[in-house]
Amino acid sequence: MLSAVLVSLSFCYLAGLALYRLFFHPLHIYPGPVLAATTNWYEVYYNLVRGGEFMAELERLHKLYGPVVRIGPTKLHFNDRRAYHDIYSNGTTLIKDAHFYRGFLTHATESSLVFSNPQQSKDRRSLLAPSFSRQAVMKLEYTIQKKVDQLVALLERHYRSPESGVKLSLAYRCLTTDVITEYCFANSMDTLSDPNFAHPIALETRNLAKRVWIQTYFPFIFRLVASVPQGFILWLFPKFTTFMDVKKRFEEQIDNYIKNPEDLAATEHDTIYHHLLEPKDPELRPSRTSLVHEAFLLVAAGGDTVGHACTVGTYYALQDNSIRRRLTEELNEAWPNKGRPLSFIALEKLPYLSAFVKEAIRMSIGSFHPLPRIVGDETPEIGGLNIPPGTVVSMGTYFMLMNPEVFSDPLTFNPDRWLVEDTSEMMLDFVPFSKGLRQCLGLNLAWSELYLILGNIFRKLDISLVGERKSI
Ligand code: HEM
Repeated sequence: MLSAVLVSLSFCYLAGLALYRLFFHPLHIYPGPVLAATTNWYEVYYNLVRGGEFMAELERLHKLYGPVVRIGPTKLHFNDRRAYHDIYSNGTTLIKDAHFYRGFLTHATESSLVFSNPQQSKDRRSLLAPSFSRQAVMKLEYTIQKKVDQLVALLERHYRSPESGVKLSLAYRCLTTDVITEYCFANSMDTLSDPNFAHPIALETRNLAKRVWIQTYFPFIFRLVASVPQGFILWLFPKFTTFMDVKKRFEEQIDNYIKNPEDLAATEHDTIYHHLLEPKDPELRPSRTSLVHEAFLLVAAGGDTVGHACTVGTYYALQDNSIRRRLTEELNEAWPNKGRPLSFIALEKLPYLSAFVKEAIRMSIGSFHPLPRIVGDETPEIGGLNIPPGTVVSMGTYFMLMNPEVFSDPLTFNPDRWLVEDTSEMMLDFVPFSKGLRQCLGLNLAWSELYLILGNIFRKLDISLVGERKSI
């Protein structure tokens, strides 16, 4: 009897909630699917069950409903360049949606990318920024070059024939993981040394998409896992070994610097810990947990993104002979002696390589999922609309970088689009690194890596697509 009453009450509550959301909620005036207006499970379904297809669904919804679509009971998604600039230029009255970010990066909740409090973010950025300025990147350029040389040598030595083809997408991820760990911690993971570039970290980052939605929508599972004894977890899920090993590695290094700060003076070059552990204002010094989380975040943010952009650029250059020919001709002419390195500054001056790198970044869409922000009491208009406080708003970078009004024939990889006289309109909407106060902190490092990696690969190696699927 009691259970029947409870079931009826729950049903009445859910029906009432659905009716409220559909007809009385402040967002009821915005178009969108009925299901999305009544439940957040709409997005979960497309990402989790349909394997990350929410972005394709968003594209379909915008075609159907126009530039603003209600994609959840309290969520709006835009496909309007004005709205993008309004949302992401503003870092203080529109803050990051903590619920999404804390799930998306469960193992790095106390890191720069996840902080939603603007002051907390500003404080952390003030400590990290000196490590990622253009000047700092150029000072440590040799660390990137060293790793690129290692990859080029490995490819030359072991993968010269079609029979010994290699998955470059893995090789690039090993390279970028080694670069970021050397650059940030002066302690490279040396994943490049793994035979066939099959280091678990490279494999894991490529497979991350499968796991990331589970942790985003059900973060409690990972918190539960973290509270269970480690041995039991590893027995149950042996794949967690990589994560545990990396965590141990970060913890050991951080503990050592906390206990023996004088060891910082002995590192081969500046690391993030030189700035994080000795801030001018001691109040800003991160906790041990936050240091570990920041290390995880930097490796995740800096490894896969650059590795993916290199993969995309290489693939298109190998697919289209004219792109490849123009790239190599320019490189051969500007860089006659390939035995000596060519600096990032010199590579940056090459017009075709620059156009090619920009196009690789555009086509690789670094952050695929829309980055959600919460409207505050003082948020100005978004795309000309007054949006109620508390609404979660977003616009996927994809819609900016694939906007046919700005990038004609957007699905075609076309470096020539960047070689016209006036690129100012495209540059305004070229936002792979987002914009405003929460723009990518590592963009100088990313640019430098992309020029050095792609420049060296196409100057020094004669590679081609092999295998039936001609993939890399
Ligand atoms: C092609 C390469 C890259 C792309 C496309 C990219 C893209 C982005 C984007 C779109 C954001 C904003 C995320 C958000 O608003 O939630 C971001 C943030 C960030 N990125 Fe990158 N990124 C790249 C490389 C790197 C590298 C190499 C690093 C290395 C340090 C890095 C570190 C960060 C950090 C720390 C943030 C958080 C900034 C903040 O919230 O204050 N990224 N990145």
